[in-house]
Amino acid sequence: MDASMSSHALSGLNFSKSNTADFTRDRSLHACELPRQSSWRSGTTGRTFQNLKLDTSAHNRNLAGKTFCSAEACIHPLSAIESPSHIEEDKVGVLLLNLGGPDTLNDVQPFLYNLFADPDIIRLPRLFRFLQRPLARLISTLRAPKSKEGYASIGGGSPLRKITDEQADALKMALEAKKVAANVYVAMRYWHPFTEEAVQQIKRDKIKKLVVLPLYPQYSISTTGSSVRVLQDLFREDKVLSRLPVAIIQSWYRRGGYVNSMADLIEKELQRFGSPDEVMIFFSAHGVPVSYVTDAGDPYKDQMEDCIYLIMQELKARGINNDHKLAYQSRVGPVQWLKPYTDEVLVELGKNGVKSLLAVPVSFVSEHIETLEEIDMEYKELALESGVENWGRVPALGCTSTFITDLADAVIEALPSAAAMTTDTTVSEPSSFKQNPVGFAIKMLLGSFLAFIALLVFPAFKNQNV
Ligand SMILES: C=CC1=C(C)c2cc3[nH]c(cc4nc(cc5[nH]c(cc1n2)c(C)c5CCC(=O)O)C(CCC(=O)O)=C4C)c(C)c3C=C
Ligand SMILES: [Fe+2]
Repeated sequence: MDASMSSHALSGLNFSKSNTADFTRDRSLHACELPRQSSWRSGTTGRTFQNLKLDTSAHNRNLAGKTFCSAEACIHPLSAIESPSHIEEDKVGVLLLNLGGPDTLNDVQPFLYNLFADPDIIRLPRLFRFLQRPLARLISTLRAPKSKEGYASIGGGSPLRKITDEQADALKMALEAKKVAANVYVAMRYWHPFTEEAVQQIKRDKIKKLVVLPLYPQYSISTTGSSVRVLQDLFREDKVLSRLPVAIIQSWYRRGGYVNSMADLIEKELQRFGSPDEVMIFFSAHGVPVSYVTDAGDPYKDQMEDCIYLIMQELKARGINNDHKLAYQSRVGPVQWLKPYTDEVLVELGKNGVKSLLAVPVSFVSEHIETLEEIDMEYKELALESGVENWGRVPALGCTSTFITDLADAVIEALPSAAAMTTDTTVSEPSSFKQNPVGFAIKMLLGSFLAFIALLVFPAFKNQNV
């Protein structure tokens, strides 16, 4: 059993944190390998939602090895270890968070609009927030033709919804096999079924305990962070939901089930090469702008490096000692993204005489446009042009049974930390439009104009690949 999961409880105004694991790189320093004492279970800490960013930077410190995890943040999920067949009496819901993707080519522009309108994707200074939507409209319109080409080349839409639904069904069955009857819901951030739709269904189904499970192994402000922020807003505004006990699993890349499943896939794909030992294992992760890490404390980069370390350790334990490399793909816009960039590294490796390469997508657990188009088509072509002769790619985990079974364990382990709700209610902030419709219209007009100027200055949004 690997307790490699951190979960947060979401409750009305209070953000009670019960973090089941923070680790250093050295497995022997596993923070939760501690005496089996109930005192390790944290109580409600009374943190506010705004503290989410502080919580994630705590992850950072832990990964840097300076602290493991604070007593208030650690929970040792012994109850789950000692009673794996724990029977849940309450009506349980599991909410899978994912990005979402356009179902058809007509959906591409509105999908992109939703994505760029997210303040966790384009992070504007507070003073310029009024530009968010006009900018999103402009960037999505300029980007849509290129994006559509990409989606057209993979069959006319994103496979994400179908795969996520299949994962939801598989998870429900895996939970049933472990004697936990649960409804599993899907909440997409930028396309159907939207988070709002899933949350309404949870309410209609009168769910009594909810576990939120992002389908991102590593935490980023731009993925899990953004989805959780939307959830928090929806819960805060609703009397029933604000009382619902919720546990949020923040990241789970350290779980044995995930690490082993990834190692299994890599081991299998290596066997397809003529000389498996000579293959470079090339991890390609979706990038984020550097400022997310340096300014906003996004733990994504640290978690990604830690994740690769763990997978390589597992491979070494199996006698697989191939060289490996991590690079970041899919950058968008004029700012600096995490380096090294996948396209640049591929050219360099080819020039340096690497002949066999196995690409491993590592930031996502289903096939999507960036595996099917960017890696399988663009990067493969670039690598072959640069001198690589043998190319392979590890499939995304999808519904791999060891992986789904482990996710079911993660859910069961998180259940006891679902927090009791507070009875506090807040008056949600009225939107600018409701407050002052004339001022809002002027801002939108001015915003559109400034966004247009910005796009003239930063044409990179139009030209660069995602
Ligand atoms: C861990 C995964 C992801 C991170 C981190 C992430 C950050 C991020 N993404 C963009 C911009 C775009 N992403 C797009 C698609 C897309 N992104 C992810 C995952 C992460 N994004 C996935 C799985 C997908 C594919 C969805 C699908 O339909 O299959 C797109 C659209 C694609 C296009 O061709 O235009 C954009 C744009 C930013 C700016 C960002 C961090 C700030
Ligand atoms: Fe993305």
